[in-house]
Amino acid sequence: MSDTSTPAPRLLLASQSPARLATLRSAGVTPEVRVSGLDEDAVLDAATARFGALDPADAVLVLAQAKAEEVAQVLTREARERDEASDAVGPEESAPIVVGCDSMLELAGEVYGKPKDADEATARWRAMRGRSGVLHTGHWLVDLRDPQDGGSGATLGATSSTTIHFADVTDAEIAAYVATGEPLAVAGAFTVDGLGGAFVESIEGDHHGVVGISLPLVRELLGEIDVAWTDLWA
Ligand SMILES: Nc1nc2c(ncn2[C@@H]2O[C@H](COP(=O)(O)OP(=O)(O)OP(=O)(O)O)[C@@H](O)[C@H]2O)c(=O)[nH]1
Repeated sequence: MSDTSTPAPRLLLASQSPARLATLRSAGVTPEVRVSGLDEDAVLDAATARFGALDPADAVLVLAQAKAEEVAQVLTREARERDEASDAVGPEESAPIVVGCDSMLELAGEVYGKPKDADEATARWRAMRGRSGVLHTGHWLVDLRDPQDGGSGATLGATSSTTIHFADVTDAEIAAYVATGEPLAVAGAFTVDGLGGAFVESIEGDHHGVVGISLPLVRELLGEIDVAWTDLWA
């Protein structure tokens, strides 16, 4: 029986990804969405300057953390401005738990985000057909809840990594797939749940982590701050 005095936890998705939002909704969680205006290249450059070359699993975690923390800072500033502007002591809405994500494909020692154009998408598919890669998705949580609402003040994250076995597609299939435009909007130039699904022979690891957010990993991270996944269904 959950404690009825504590408001149900709220998740806020710090991502413009329609696939991440749809994945959470299909799992019974309807988060608010705030998009971070992050310069991902600048974040990676700063991290590389500080820590040296990053493994792909670390690079996506650095970016997920940066997105979540940037949105968390905006929310905190907005809450402070609301408090300062209003002397009315009303029922404060409980602050959310922010989740940020980032996905990249690792293939033959290279790391790929979204292709910059159709030519790059074509070249990538010619390189990856018949081969295997790893789709890494970084996840980062920032718990903004007040202590009286069970807030931990914690910030934590982890990466899910799923091996993707690509079909040996033909040049004609590549051309047709690139012409749909789908590969240009997604990390690794493929989807496992969309038009690209026919070109993924099998995967080893979490399916949703490929789509953009690993549900079991988010459940595990929430567990570390004493939040039950099912409390998000409220
Ligand atoms: N539907 C679907 N989307 C995928 C798949 N693989 C990658 N993506 C999407 O590709 C995008 C990866 O780019 P990111 O930089 O991580 O995220 P984004 O879309 O730019 O959004 P932000 O989180 O706001 O940065 C995400 O929107 C993922 O949901 C897939 O197999 N299926």
